[in-house]
Amino acid sequence: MLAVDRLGVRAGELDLVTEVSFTVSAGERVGLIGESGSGKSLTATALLGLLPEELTASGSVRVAGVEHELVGAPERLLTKLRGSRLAMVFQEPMTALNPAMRVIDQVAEAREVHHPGRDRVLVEADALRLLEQVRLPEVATLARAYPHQLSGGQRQRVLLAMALANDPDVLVCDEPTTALDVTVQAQLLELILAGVAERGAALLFITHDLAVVATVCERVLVMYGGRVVEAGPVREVLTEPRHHYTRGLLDASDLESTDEHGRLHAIPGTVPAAGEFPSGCVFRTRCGRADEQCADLPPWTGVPDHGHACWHPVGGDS
Ligand SMILES: Nc1ncnc2c1ncn2[C@@H]1O[C@H](COP(=O)(O)OP(=O)(O)OP(=O)(O)O)[C@@H](O)[C@H]1O
Repeated sequence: MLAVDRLGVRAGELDLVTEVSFTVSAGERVGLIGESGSGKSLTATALLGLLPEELTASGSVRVAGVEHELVGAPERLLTKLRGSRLAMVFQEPMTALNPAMRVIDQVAEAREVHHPGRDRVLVEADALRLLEQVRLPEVATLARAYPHQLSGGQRQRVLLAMALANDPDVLVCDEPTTALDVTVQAQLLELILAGVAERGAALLFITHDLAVVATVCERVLVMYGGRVVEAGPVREVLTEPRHHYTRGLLDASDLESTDEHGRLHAIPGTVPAAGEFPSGCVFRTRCGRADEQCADLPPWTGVPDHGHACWHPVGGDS
């Protein structure tokens, strides 16, 4: 679905991203991790042709079904593909949303750009349906609100609705949950997973949070100094890291930790193999829910000994 080959980003003579190559198939979820400044965001923005003017991209970015090479493509073509074939959710929704426009109008506009001539009443109905899909609470009221009247998590739901408005083939998320608290973060991750699963879209998920990667992704790429230094299935990379930088990332992470109830969550090596997952569930590395809330959850099969809070349903049929 997405094929990136020897992607480079330069500022004059300075290489910021060097020879980054990877593919993401339809329906696949790939994580991109690395320390601050390692080149994750530049890689993402280069994919969508959104680099600032002073930077230049080289190499190749192809999307299945699109005849043209995206690196160096004319802005006219990129504008057509952005939103329809490739879409992005950014970390800071306030900079991505228009503060002076009602939420529903922004979602409607995202839809209308790729459906010119569609009746405005239908476009608004589409926008409302999309906001319902991302479970914006009190949707009839909040759809008519301005971004500043929404919470951070609600704004991210709106951005997700806009990104999914035209059923993109590739969704790129750049730290979409970093600014959110753990419970809100978990809800948004579930919505992102459901959104890409319904559309069979490829997901590239950028984060510095290994727990999020373990929750969301099947494969992971590790960036360091503008290069991909390690890549492989999440289970393999998080349990048997080969690169010293990845080992350092793991040591510095909270993957081996106890939660506020003293229960052990998320020990690398105890992540079950794909076939051992309860149907419709993914491995949650941090629970973030209080005991009482966990007690309300159905008793999932495969619950580990130390508690029932490690398994939570994400989409699926559980
Ligand atoms: N417009 C620019 N001109 C020059 N250098 C830049 C520009 N934009 C980014 N850089 C540099 O490129 C490197 C990679 O930046 P990038 O934003 O991709 O990192 P990142 O891995 O996404 O970091 P973070 O996790 O903090 O967002 C950094 O050293 C950054 O300072």
